[in-house]
Amino acid sequence: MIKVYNTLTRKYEDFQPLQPPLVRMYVCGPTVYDHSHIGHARTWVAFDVVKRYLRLRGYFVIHVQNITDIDDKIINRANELGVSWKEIADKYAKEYLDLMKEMKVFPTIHPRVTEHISDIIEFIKDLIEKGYAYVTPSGVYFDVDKYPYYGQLSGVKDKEMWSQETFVKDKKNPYDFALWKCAKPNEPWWESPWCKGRPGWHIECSTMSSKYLGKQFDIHGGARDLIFPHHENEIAQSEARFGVRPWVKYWLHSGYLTVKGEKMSKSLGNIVPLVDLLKEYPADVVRYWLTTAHYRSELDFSYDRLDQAKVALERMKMSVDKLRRTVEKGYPKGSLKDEEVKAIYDIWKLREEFHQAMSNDFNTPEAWAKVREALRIANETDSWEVAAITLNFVEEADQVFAVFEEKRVEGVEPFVDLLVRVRSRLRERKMWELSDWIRSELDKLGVKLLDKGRETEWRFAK
Ligand SMILES: Nc1ncnc2c1ncn2[C@@H]1O[C@H](COP(=O)(O)OP(=O)(O)OP(=O)(O)O)[C@@H](O)[C@H]1O
Ligand SMILES: [Zn+2]
Repeated sequence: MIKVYNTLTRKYEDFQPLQPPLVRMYVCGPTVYDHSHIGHARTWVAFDVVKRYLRLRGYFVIHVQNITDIDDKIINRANELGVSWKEIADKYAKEYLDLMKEMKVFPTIHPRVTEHISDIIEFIKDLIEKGYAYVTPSGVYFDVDKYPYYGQLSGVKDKEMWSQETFVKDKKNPYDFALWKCAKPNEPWWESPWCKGRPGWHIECSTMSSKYLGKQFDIHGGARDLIFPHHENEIAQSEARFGVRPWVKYWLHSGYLTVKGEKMSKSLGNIVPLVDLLKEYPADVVRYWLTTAHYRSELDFSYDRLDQAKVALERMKMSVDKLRRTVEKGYPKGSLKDEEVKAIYDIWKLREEFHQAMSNDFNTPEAWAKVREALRIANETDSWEVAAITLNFVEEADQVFAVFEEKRVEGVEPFVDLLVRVRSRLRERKMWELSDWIRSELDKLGVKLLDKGRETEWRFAK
């Protein structure tokens, strides 16, 4: 049984989707007014791992991740730069979509707010009809006092603490929030029954999630900065409109990616744009590094840590490629030595433990430890059977981690092998200059070498 930590109940719970084998998951995507940063990537990869693991366990996951392409932040940025809001939104939405592909994160659908304005208007109309929202000259607001369960997700029960959007003057209470904002001069607008304007931030997620996932669904994700007020407001609107409770069964929140202990965030000016980082580190190194921490814990960014991750992943890749070659070139022997039987049993146990770790609220650091240990065991023997079984396990784990994709250049391998053996002979004769030259020339061609004593392992890295 998979257990997940549910922010709503503050407990670990058995994961039982509403309509197995379907799992419906919504993740809050970016507001596209600036570069996506490594903090965003942390949250996307966290929920990608959740999806991939559920899929490995036989579920079919519908994953919706929105793009907020109209918002005050986008309008402000456009005004600062003297360009249209749409230019800004399109530019960063495209960047985000390209980066998601590079990071191997593939939501089922990426709905954009500006393509759902009429659905949002319907949602707000319904809330007004049901008495949960009121119209003012500056826009439409949600009447928090009408909804009895406000504060259930964040655990904040004190009304004093609910204040939000306090710059708005014509709200009934400081904790009411905007569903529809009337446009000020020079602001973008859409027609609505109330005024020419645009949607508030929270209503878009309630609208797009219910449109694609129904009135109730299984998982809602995002980083924990969104618990209050964004997710609290999403719950209030959706439970008010649909009359269901709980609207979402499991609320999962990822921890922050931090810089010197502070959340990486555009507003704090400490971001590392993902587009820049990926020029220096391949996406699989970034994925690996992000998954070496549990998704709910904080993870502090540093180039040193990424460098260490790069070295560690490179070593694992070497081992995996070696296993692939052993399996491909060799064959089963029909009988096993005692130590092989033991190694196979140990690896089978590690696979079990990998699943236990992943089933325990997606404990990726623990799961990685099992993979590394299996590779260590396999490295100590030339046994075909041990290699085959380890490879089986690693490839299963990689359905979650997605970092060990095999890269091959057909027909070239025997020649690379020959060059590597020539280099080994040069090293035996202590002809270091020439052997180093072969290494660096091969490196330029995308072949990475790893010397282990007298042996040299190699793999295609690009
Ligand atoms: N430092 C971070 N660590 C982990 N997740 C983050 C971080 N910053 C943002 N996220 C998550 O990324 C997703 C997209 O966020 P969004 O574009 O709303 O970010 P933002 O809060 O506007 O960014 P910023 O904080 O940089 O201004 C959300 O699910 C958000 O919770
Ligand atoms: Zn959202």
